[in-house]
Amino acid sequence: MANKPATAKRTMYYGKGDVFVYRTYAKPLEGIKNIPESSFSCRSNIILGMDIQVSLKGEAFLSSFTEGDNSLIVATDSMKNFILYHAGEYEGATMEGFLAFVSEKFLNKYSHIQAIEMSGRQFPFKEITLETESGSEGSNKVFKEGILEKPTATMELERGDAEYNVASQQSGIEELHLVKVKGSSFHGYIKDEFTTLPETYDRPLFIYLNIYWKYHVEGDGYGDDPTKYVCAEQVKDIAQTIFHQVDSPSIQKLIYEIGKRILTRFPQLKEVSFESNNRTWETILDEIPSSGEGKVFTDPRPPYGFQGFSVTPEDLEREED
Ligand SMILES: O=c1[nH]c(=O)c2[nH]c(=O)[nH]c2[nH]1
Repeated sequence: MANKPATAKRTMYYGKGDVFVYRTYAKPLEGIKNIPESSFSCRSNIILGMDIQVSLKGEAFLSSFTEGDNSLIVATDSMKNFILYHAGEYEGATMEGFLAFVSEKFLNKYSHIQAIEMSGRQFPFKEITLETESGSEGSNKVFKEGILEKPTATMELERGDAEYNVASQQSGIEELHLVKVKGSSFHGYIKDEFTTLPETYDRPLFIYLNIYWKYHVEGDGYGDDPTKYVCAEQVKDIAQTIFHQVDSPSIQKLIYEIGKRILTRFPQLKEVSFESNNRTWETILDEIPSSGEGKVFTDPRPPYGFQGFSVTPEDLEREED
Protein backbone atom coordinates (compact mmCIF):
# COMPACT_ATOMS: atom_id res chain seq x y z
CA MET A 1 0.00 0.00 0.00
CA ALA A 2 1.27 3.46 -0.86
CA ASN A 3 2.50 5.47 2.06
CA LYS A 4 0.01 8.00 3.27
CA PRO A 5 1.25 11.54 2.82
CA ALA A 6 2.47 13.01 6.11
CA THR A 7 -0.31 15.04 7.69
CA ALA A 8 0.47 18.73 7.95
CA LYS A 9 0.91 20.08 11.44
CA ARG A 10 -2.44 21.46 12.50
CA THR A 11 -3.02 24.95 13.85
CA MET A 12 -3.64 24.76 17.59
CA TYR A 13 -3.21 27.41 20.22
CA TYR A 14 -5.22 29.26 22.84
CA GLY A 15 -4.51 32.19 25.05
CA LYS A 16 -5.48 35.58 26.39
CA GLY A 17 -5.41 39.02 24.78
CA ASP A 18 -5.63 42.53 26.19
CA VAL A 19 -3.94 41.71 29.46
CA PHE A 20 -3.33 45.27 30.56
CA VAL A 21 -0.33 45.59 32.85
CA TYR A 22 0.69 48.80 34.57
CA ARG A 23 3.86 48.32 36.57
CA THR A 24 5.09 51.37 38.44
CA TYR A 25 8.72 52.05 39.35
CA ALA A 26 10.21 49.40 37.12
CA LYS A 27 13.96 49.68 36.61
CA PRO A 28 14.77 52.78 34.50
CA LEU A 29 16.27 52.10 31.09
CA GLU A 30 19.48 54.13 31.17
CA GLY A 31 22.81 53.94 29.38
CA ILE A 32 21.50 53.44 25.87
CA LYS A 33 23.71 54.41 22.95
CA ASN A 34 23.24 58.00 21.80
CA ILE A 35 22.56 58.62 18.13
CA PRO A 36 22.69 61.93 16.22
CA GLU A 37 19.04 61.78 15.13
CA SER A 38 17.60 61.59 18.65
CA SER A 39 17.84 63.34 22.01
CA PHE A 40 16.12 60.39 23.66
CA SER A 41 18.30 58.96 26.39
CA CYS A 42 16.21 57.29 29.09
CA ARG A 43 12.90 55.66 29.90
CA SER A 44 12.14 56.38 33.53
CA ASN A 45 9.75 53.40 33.65
CA ILE A 46 7.89 55.10 36.50
CA ILE A 47 4.99 53.60 34.56
CA LEU A 48 5.68 50.56 32.40
CA GLY A 49 2.28 50.14 30.70
CA MET A 50 1.63 47.20 28.37
CA ASP A 51 -1.20 45.45 26.54
CA ILE A 52 -0.04 41.82 26.48
CA GLN A 53 -1.19 38.81 24.49
CA VAL A 54 -0.21 35.23 25.26
CA SER A 55 -0.78 31.99 23.30
CA LEU A 56 0.07 28.50 24.50
CA LYS A 57 0.88 25.65 22.11
CA GLY A 58 1.48 21.94 22.47
CA GLU A 59 0.12 18.50 21.49
CA ALA A 60 -1.08 18.10 25.09
CA PHE A 61 -3.93 20.49 24.30
CA LEU A 62 -5.35 18.32 21.48
CA SER A 63 -7.84 16.46 23.69
CA SER A 64 -9.23 19.74 24.96
CA PHE A 65 -10.35 20.51 21.39
CA THR A 66 -11.33 17.00 20.29
CA GLU A 67 -12.70 15.50 23.54
CA GLY A 68 -13.59 18.48 25.66
CA ASP A 69 -11.03 17.21 28.16
CA ASN A 70 -9.94 20.23 30.20
CA SER A 71 -7.59 18.37 32.51
CA LEU A 72 -4.48 19.97 30.97
CA ILE A 73 -6.02 23.36 30.36
CA VAL A 74 -4.47 26.35 32.07
CA ALA A 75 -7.53 28.62 32.14
CA THR A 76 -6.93 31.78 30.14
CA ASP A 77 -8.10 33.63 33.24
CA SER A 78 -5.18 32.05 35.13
CA MET A 79 -2.81 33.13 32.33
CA LYS A 80 -3.90 36.71 32.98
CA ASN A 81 -3.20 36.31 36.70
CA PHE A 82 0.17 34.67 35.96
CA ILE A 83 1.26 37.59 33.80
CA LEU A 84 0.09 40.21 36.32
CA TYR A 85 1.75 38.41 39.24
CA HIS A 86 5.07 38.24 37.40
CA ALA A 87 4.91 41.94 36.53
CA GLY A 88 5.73 42.42 40.20
CA GLU A 89 8.66 40.00 39.99
CA TYR A 90 10.28 41.43 36.86
CA GLU A 91 13.51 43.25 37.61
CA GLY A 92 14.39 44.43 34.10
CA ALA A 93 13.64 47.59 32.16
CA THR A 94 11.99 46.60 28.84
CA MET A 95 8.83 45.01 27.51
CA GLU A 96 10.96 42.56 25.49
CA GLY A 97 12.71 41.51 28.69
CA PHE A 98 9.37 41.12 30.46
CA LEU A 99 7.96 38.90 27.68
CA ALA A 100 11.06 36.70 27.80
CA PHE A 101 10.90 36.53 31.60
CA VAL A 102 7.22 35.53 31.72
CA SER A 103 7.54 33.08 28.81
CA GLU A 104 10.27 31.22 30.63
CA LYS A 105 8.24 31.17 33.86
CA PHE A 106 5.26 29.66 31.97
CA LEU A 107 7.42 26.87 30.49
CA ASN A 108 8.97 26.22 33.90
CA LYS A 109 5.61 26.02 35.65
CA TYR A 110 3.64 23.89 33.14
CA SER A 111 5.77 21.13 31.62
CA HIS A 112 3.14 20.17 29.00
CA ILE A 113 3.38 23.55 27.24
CA GLN A 114 5.52 23.03 24.11
CA ALA A 115 5.82 26.65 23.03
CA ILE A 116 4.56 30.03 24.11
CA GLU A 117 4.06 33.10 22.01
CA MET A 118 3.81 36.46 23.72
CA SER A 119 3.40 39.91 22.29
CA GLY A 120 2.85 43.35 23.70
CA ARG A 121 2.14 46.96 22.86
CA GLN A 122 3.58 49.51 25.18
CA PHE A 123 1.76 52.68 26.26
CA PRO A 124 4.32 55.43 26.42
CA PHE A 125 3.12 57.55 29.35
CA LYS A 126 4.86 60.91 29.23
CA GLU A 127 5.44 62.98 32.33
CA ILE A 128 3.70 66.34 32.31
CA THR A 129 5.82 69.50 32.35
CA LEU A 130 5.62 71.95 35.25
CA GLU A 131 6.64 75.60 35.06
CA THR A 132 8.74 76.57 38.06
CA GLU A 133 10.77 79.67 38.99
CA SER A 134 13.93 77.97 37.76
CA GLY A 135 12.37 76.94 34.41
CA SER A 136 10.29 73.99 33.27
CA GLU A 137 10.73 70.57 34.74
CA GLY A 138 9.02 67.20 34.45
CA SER A 139 6.64 65.89 37.08
CA ASN A 140 7.69 62.55 38.48
CA LYS A 141 4.11 61.75 39.50
CA VAL A 142 1.69 62.93 36.81
CA PHE A 143 1.80 61.38 33.35
CA LYS A 144 -0.28 61.72 30.24
CA GLU A 145 -1.31 58.97 27.91
CA GLY A 146 -2.27 59.42 24.32
CA ILE A 147 0.82 59.39 22.17
CA LEU A 148 -0.27 57.67 18.99
CA GLU A 149 2.80 55.59 18.20
CA LYS A 150 3.42 52.55 20.37
CA PRO A 151 6.42 50.27 20.87
CA THR A 152 5.63 46.61 20.19
CA ALA A 153 7.35 43.31 20.83
CA THR A 154 6.63 39.70 20.02
CA MET A 155 8.50 36.49 20.77
CA GLU A 156 8.01 32.74 20.71
CA LEU A 157 9.86 30.51 23.13
CA GLU A 158 9.98 26.74 22.45
CA ARG A 159 10.84 23.87 24.73
CA GLY A 160 13.89 22.11 23.29
CA ASP A 161 15.50 18.86 24.46
CA ALA A 162 17.96 20.54 26.81
CA GLU A 163 16.94 24.18 26.89
CA TYR A 164 14.38 26.68 25.69
CA ASN A 165 14.91 28.13 22.21
CA VAL A 166 13.77 31.50 20.89
CA ALA A 167 11.82 30.51 17.75
CA SER A 168 11.12 34.11 16.74
CA GLN A 169 11.55 37.57 18.14
CA GLN A 170 10.72 41.01 16.85
CA SER A 171 10.48 44.54 18.26
CA GLY A 172 8.73 47.45 16.64
CA ILE A 173 6.97 50.74 16.68
CA GLU A 174 3.46 51.02 15.27
CA GLU A 175 1.15 53.81 14.18
CA LEU A 176 3.67 56.45 13.35
CA HIS A 177 1.63 59.03 11.40
CA LEU A 178 3.77 61.59 9.58
CA VAL A 179 2.94 64.25 7.03
CA LYS A 180 5.46 66.26 5.01
CA VAL A 181 3.85 69.34 3.44
CA LYS A 182 6.41 69.79 0.66
CA GLY A 183 9.40 68.07 -0.90
CA SER A 184 7.87 64.75 -2.03
CA SER A 185 7.15 63.69 -5.58
CA PHE A 186 5.65 60.74 -7.45
CA HIS A 187 6.13 60.41 -11.20
CA GLY A 188 7.55 58.11 -13.85
CA TYR A 189 5.13 55.24 -13.16
CA ILE A 190 3.41 53.19 -15.89
CA LYS A 191 0.93 55.21 -17.97
CA ASP A 192 -1.66 53.11 -19.74
CA GLU A 193 -5.41 52.89 -20.21
CA PHE A 194 -5.88 52.41 -16.45
CA THR A 195 -3.92 55.48 -15.40
CA THR A 196 -5.80 58.50 -14.10
CA LEU A 197 -3.34 59.67 -11.42
CA PRO A 198 -1.55 62.86 -12.44
CA GLU A 199 2.21 62.99 -11.86
CA THR A 200 3.19 65.13 -8.90
CA TYR A 201 6.44 66.92 -8.28
CA ASP A 202 5.49 68.31 -4.88
CA ARG A 203 2.83 66.37 -3.00
CA PRO A 204 1.77 66.55 0.66
CA LEU A 205 2.94 63.09 1.63
CA PHE A 206 1.07 61.60 4.57
CA ILE A 207 2.20 58.16 5.68
CA TYR A 208 1.20 55.67 8.35
CA LEU A 209 4.22 53.62 9.28
CA ASN A 210 4.91 50.48 11.30
CA ILE A 211 8.60 49.63 11.71
CA TYR A 212 9.91 46.31 13.04
CA TRP A 213 13.42 45.07 13.84
CA LYS A 214 15.19 41.81 14.67
CA TYR A 215 18.48 41.33 16.50
CA HIS A 216 21.38 39.10 15.46
CA VAL A 217 21.53 37.95 19.11
CA GLU A 218 18.02 37.68 20.59
CA GLY A 219 19.18 38.47 24.12
CA ASP A 220 20.35 41.93 23.00
CA GLY A 221 16.69 42.86 22.73
CA TYR A 222 15.98 42.34 26.45
CA GLY A 223 17.77 45.51 27.56
CA ASP A 224 19.96 43.86 30.19
CA ASP A 225 22.88 45.45 28.33
CA PRO A 226 21.33 48.85 27.47
CA THR A 227 24.11 49.67 25.01
CA LYS A 228 22.80 46.87 22.75
CA TYR A 229 19.10 47.67 23.15
CA VAL A 230 17.35 49.54 20.33
CA CYS A 231 14.79 52.00 21.69
CA ALA A 232 11.59 52.51 19.71
CA GLU A 233 11.85 56.21 20.49
CA GLN A 234 15.20 56.39 18.66
CA VAL A 235 13.88 54.44 15.68
CA LYS A 236 10.97 56.87 15.48
CA ASP A 237 13.37 59.82 15.58
CA ILE A 238 15.44 58.31 12.76
CA ALA A 239 12.30 57.84 10.63
CA GLN A 240 11.23 61.42 11.26
CA THR A 241 14.70 62.80 10.48
CA ILE A 242 15.01 60.91 7.20
CA PHE A 243 11.51 61.99 6.20
CA HIS A 244 12.61 65.59 6.80
CA GLN A 245 15.96 65.23 5.01
CA VAL A 246 15.09 63.15 1.95
CA ASP A 247 13.02 64.53 -0.90
CA SER A 248 11.51 61.18 -1.76
CA PRO A 249 10.31 60.06 -5.21
CA SER A 250 8.04 57.45 -3.54
CA ILE A 251 7.21 55.85 -0.21
CA GLN A 252 9.09 52.76 -1.42
CA LYS A 253 12.37 54.72 -1.61
CA LEU A 254 11.67 56.61 1.59
CA ILE A 255 11.30 53.49 3.72
CA TYR A 256 14.43 51.97 2.17
CA GLU A 257 16.41 55.06 3.23
CA ILE A 258 14.93 54.91 6.74
CA GLY A 259 15.83 51.22 6.97
CA LYS A 260 19.43 51.82 5.93
CA ARG A 261 19.90 54.57 8.49
CA ILE A 262 18.47 52.40 11.28
CA LEU A 263 20.84 49.56 10.37
CA THR A 264 23.78 51.98 10.19
CA ARG A 265 23.09 53.24 13.69
CA PHE A 266 22.36 49.80 15.13
CA PRO A 267 24.65 47.11 13.67
CA GLN A 268 23.29 44.66 16.28
CA LEU A 269 20.18 44.34 14.06
CA LYS A 270 19.86 41.74 11.32
CA GLU A 271 16.68 43.12 9.73
CA VAL A 272 14.42 46.16 9.70
CA SER A 273 11.02 45.84 8.07
CA PHE A 274 8.21 48.19 7.22
CA GLU A 275 4.50 48.32 6.68
CA SER A 276 3.50 51.67 5.24
CA ASN A 277 0.22 53.20 4.16
CA ASN A 278 -0.23 56.10 1.80
CA ARG A 279 -2.67 58.64 3.28
CA THR A 280 -1.67 61.55 1.07
CA TRP A 281 -4.17 64.39 1.25
CA GLU A 282 -6.26 65.32 -1.71
CA THR A 283 -5.48 68.79 -3.04
CA ILE A 284 -8.49 71.13 -3.14
CA LEU A 285 -6.79 74.49 -3.78
CA ASP A 286 -3.34 74.39 -5.36
CA GLU A 287 -2.79 78.11 -4.97
CA ILE A 288 -4.02 80.74 -2.56
CA PRO A 289 -2.91 84.01 -4.16
CA SER A 290 -2.74 85.88 -0.85
CA SER A 291 -0.84 83.16 0.99
CA GLY A 292 2.48 82.45 -0.71
CA GLU A 293 2.92 78.70 -0.55
CA GLY A 294 -0.47 78.05 1.08
CA LYS A 295 -2.80 75.35 -0.29
CA VAL A 296 -5.96 73.63 0.87
CA PHE A 297 -6.21 69.86 1.26
CA THR A 298 -8.69 67.31 2.53
CA ASP A 299 -8.41 63.69 3.65
CA PRO A 300 -7.96 61.16 0.87
CA ARG A 301 -10.87 59.01 -0.21
CA PRO A 302 -10.51 55.22 0.12
CA PRO A 303 -8.95 53.00 -1.04
CA TYR A 304 -5.40 53.47 0.23
CA GLY A 305 -2.07 52.14 -1.05
CA PHE A 306 0.43 50.21 1.03
CA GLN A 307 3.98 48.88 0.94
CA GLY A 308 5.86 46.13 2.77
CA PHE A 309 9.65 45.92 2.69
CA SER A 310 12.55 44.59 4.69
CA VAL A 311 16.11 45.89 4.72
CA THR A 312 19.15 43.88 5.85
CA PRO A 313 22.86 44.61 6.40
CA GLU A 314 23.52 43.16 2.91
CA ASP A 315 21.80 46.23 1.49
CA LEU A 316 24.36 48.44 3.25
CA GLU A 317 27.25 46.28 2.03
CA ARG A 318 25.97 46.25 -1.55
CA GLU A 319 25.79 50.03 -1.60
CA GLU A 320 29.31 50.36 -0.15
CA ASP A 321 30.77 48.29 -3.01
O1 LIG B 1 4.79 56.52 -2.99
C1 LIG B 1 3.93 56.01 -3.74
N1 LIG B 1 4.14 54.76 -4.22
C2 LIG B 1 3.25 54.14 -5.06
O2 LIG B 1 3.48 52.97 -5.48
C3 LIG B 1 2.07 54.85 -5.40
N2 LIG B 1 1.01 54.56 -6.20
C4 LIG B 1 0.18 55.63 -6.17
O3 LIG B 1 -0.93 55.71 -6.77
N3 LIG B 1 0.71 56.61 -5.39
C5 LIG B 1 1.88 56.15 -4.90
N4 LIG B 1 2.81 56.71 -4.08
